[in-house]
Amino acid sequence: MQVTTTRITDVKLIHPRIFEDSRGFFMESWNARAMAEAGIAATFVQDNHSLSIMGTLRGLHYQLDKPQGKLVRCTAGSVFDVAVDLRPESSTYRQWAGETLSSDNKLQLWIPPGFAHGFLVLSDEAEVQYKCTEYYSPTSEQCIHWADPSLAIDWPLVGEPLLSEKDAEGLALADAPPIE
Ligand SMILES: Cc1cn([C@H]2C[C@H](O)[C@@H](COP(=O)(O)OP(=O)(O)O[C@H]3O[C@H](C)C(=O)[C@H](O)[C@H]3O)O2)c(=O)[nH]c1=O
Repeated sequence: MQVTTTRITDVKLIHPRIFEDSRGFFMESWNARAMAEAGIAATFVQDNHSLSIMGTLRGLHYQLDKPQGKLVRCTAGSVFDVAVDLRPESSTYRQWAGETLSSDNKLQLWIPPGFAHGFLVLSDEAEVQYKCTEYYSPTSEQCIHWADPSLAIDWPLVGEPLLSEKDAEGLALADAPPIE
């Protein structure tokens, strides 16, 4: 397993070791010891799994009172996965990092607590599975608008995305409470 940084130092791209043979492939999708050795010490309490059709954009979501760290991977299709730094002390506060995750590249994105998260589906369908360090806390959930001009995320988007009602009414970045 190799770990590289993204444009935001604490957001890591994980390159798992893939064992391919005539049957197909095998990979360890989570190994606490290997990740700790790579500097990612996380305890997960919840696994999430969503399926979305092409053009769906989920996000940019975060939880205020129980900030979640997330280990994200795409197990079918491909997505452009984005993390937004909401830690006021960070040198990359209110900046974003994005990576393409797919069932082909098998890359994983480690997004520590303190970030908003979202993704855009690039394939006909995409399944995204991610481990979370905190439980779902709907009462403290926040949503930042995906097209906020001060964020200016470079979504590889053609036309308009498919959004939930909640996501269509996301906050301006300037109004989004930071994660202290
Ligand atoms: C997130 C979540 C949702 N739900 C229920 C609540 C709703 O009835 C239904 C759909 O929820 P929502 O529309 O918020 O799902 P997403 O738009 O995929 O939200 C996620 O999108 C971005 C990408 C994230 O990183 C977050 O994990 C999460 O906010 O699942 C639960 O029961 N548990 C949960 O942890």
